[in-house]
Amino acid sequence: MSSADPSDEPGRPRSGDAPSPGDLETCYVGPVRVRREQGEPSKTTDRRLLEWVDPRDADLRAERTMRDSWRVLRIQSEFVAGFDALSEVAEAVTVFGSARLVPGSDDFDLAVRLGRALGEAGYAVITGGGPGAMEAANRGAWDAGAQSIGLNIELPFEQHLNEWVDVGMNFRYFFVRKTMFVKYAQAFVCLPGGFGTLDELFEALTLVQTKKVVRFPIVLIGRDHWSGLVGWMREVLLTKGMISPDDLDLLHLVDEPSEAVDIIGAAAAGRGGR
Ligand SMILES: C/C(=C\CNc1ncnc2c1ncn2[C@@H]1O[C@H](COP(=O)(O)O)[C@@H](O)[C@H]1O)CO
Repeated sequence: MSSADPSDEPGRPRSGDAPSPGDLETCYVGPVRVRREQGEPSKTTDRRLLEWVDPRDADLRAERTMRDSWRVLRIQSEFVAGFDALSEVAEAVTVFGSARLVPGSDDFDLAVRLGRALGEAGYAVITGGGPGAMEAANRGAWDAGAQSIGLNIELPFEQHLNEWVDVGMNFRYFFVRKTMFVKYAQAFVCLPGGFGTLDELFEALTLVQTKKVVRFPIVLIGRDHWSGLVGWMREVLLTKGMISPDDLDLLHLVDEPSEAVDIIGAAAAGRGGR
């Protein structure tokens, strides 16, 4: 069999051996929906971009240069698609939180209530478009009749936009997606979450700390989850002089969705909005 034979590609169904649709997993390569066999290894676009190439190999270096030049066009087109899709969004709040929250849990319920409260206050809700807290917040926004936006990301395993999204996009590049989270929102609310949520929280914090975005409240909802981290910032980072006292004021710690809405409303009023 020659390597050009498409049946040589990993996981591709061979003739006479076609899997049923239910046996396949669904993922996205940017906007393209791909069905493939469960657990089939795949490389995301981000991984290809960041892949190490042995600098001692002149051929590999030359190939990388050529591919990276083309990549710039793909990155550009992703920005254009994102700007086009979101240009009509009015006032919006971006909500982050754990992809692993399960329906019926207290935190999932909190996320639904948050999405609903934001929606009822007139905000569109932007999430990562995935499961868990994202699905819950989108569902709350949907219930409130607000615009419910999901900005999904290509991952190496099965993922999909949750069913409560009415404007959705699938991004190839993390950094392009992150730009959209900030550019179209007036505030961030972080629900309980893990590494992904922390990454998004600290990205937002550094943007506000360095005044890349101004009057942009960052609300941490769920004192149980967040107070340990904020305490560590105060006791370690502040004590060592690695942050200033004002930096801690950038974070608002609350328990209830209504408190988050009040903080966001007050910041908008200070900006001259609402
Ligand atoms: C891990 C699982 C699904 C992954 N699917 C995701 N889809 C979209 N966005 C995601 C996904 N996972 C993480 N994110 C982003 O990070 C934040 C949550 O990360 P955490 O580590 O769970 O805290 C979230 O705000 C998204 O923007 C289900 O098994």
